[in-house]
Amino acid sequence: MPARIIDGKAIAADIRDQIQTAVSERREHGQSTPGLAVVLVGDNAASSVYVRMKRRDCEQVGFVSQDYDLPATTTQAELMALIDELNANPATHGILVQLPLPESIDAQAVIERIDPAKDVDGFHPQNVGRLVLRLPGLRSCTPHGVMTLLQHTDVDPVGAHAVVVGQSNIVGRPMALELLNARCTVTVCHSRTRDLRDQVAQADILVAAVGWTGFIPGEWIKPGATVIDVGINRQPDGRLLGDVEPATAMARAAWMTPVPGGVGPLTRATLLENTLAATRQLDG
Ligand SMILES: Nc1nc(=O)c2c([nH]1)NC[C@@H]1CN(c3ccc(C(=O)N[C@@H](CCC(=O)O)C(=O)O)cc3)C=[N+]21
Ligand SMILES: [Mg+2]
Repeated sequence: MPARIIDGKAIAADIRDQIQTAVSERREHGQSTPGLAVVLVGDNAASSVYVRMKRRDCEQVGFVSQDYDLPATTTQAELMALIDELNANPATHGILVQLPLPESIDAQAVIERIDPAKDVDGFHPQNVGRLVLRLPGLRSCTPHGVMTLLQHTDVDPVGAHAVVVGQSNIVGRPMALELLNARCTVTVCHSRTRDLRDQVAQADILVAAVGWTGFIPGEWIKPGATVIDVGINRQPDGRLLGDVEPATAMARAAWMTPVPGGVGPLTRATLLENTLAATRQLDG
């Protein structure tokens, strides 16, 4: 039997419906409308597409989308000044600075300038530290969204062997912590891992976040595993492919996310959840 598809698109649509309802209820009760500032610097083509999708998501659920499109020549000081202004603006509940930033800008300094209470990406060291310590805080959207996807399967994470391939600050590291917090036994693999195949073969839950088309052959996957493919690799012909070879993996896995339509839609839906949560923390 081929794997059951974890339908990220449908799950994300349900989340947006729930958020839309919560926003209308806030309005009926005279409470504030969530405001998300989406800051784009420069003209990276992929970034423009993603930012447009995020702004459309905001409008759909009734958030105020505060759009900042800055030229590639924006200085560090100018961007820092904008962050200060957004930190101080009571109508702004979430701040997202789209990455990557131009080379001339110190992205880490920008991330650390954002008020952790408005850091809906969950990238600020304070929020990452809170995740490490299992304290409530804003949790990075892609790993948090993956945990939501797992909740839509019949897989019990407790005691399961989870293998994360990739160790980035944005996905691999927080993903490993999310899985640990859910009481998985976690292995993190990366480009220097020896015998990657043997590690992957141990995975009850495999999360692939390498950014390399078809990096993980389907034959490596343990029969009955849950496969979460975070890869979104744009092909020259415009198609999107994941980090896992889909056809062979589908034949072995019990559950699998498609690309597109798996993790990506949850990343965006979780951004909306985080913005609503930030609004409640800030305004009640
Ligand atoms: N500060 C910051 N926060 C981010 O969360 C962030 C970022 N910068 N920079 C870029 C990456 C990438 N990212 C995606 C989100 C949704 C989809 C998504 O919705 N993908 C759809 C397909 C979209 C398409 O067709 O291109 C899917 O997988 O089905 C993809 C990628 C967020 N990122
Ligand atoms: Mg995806």
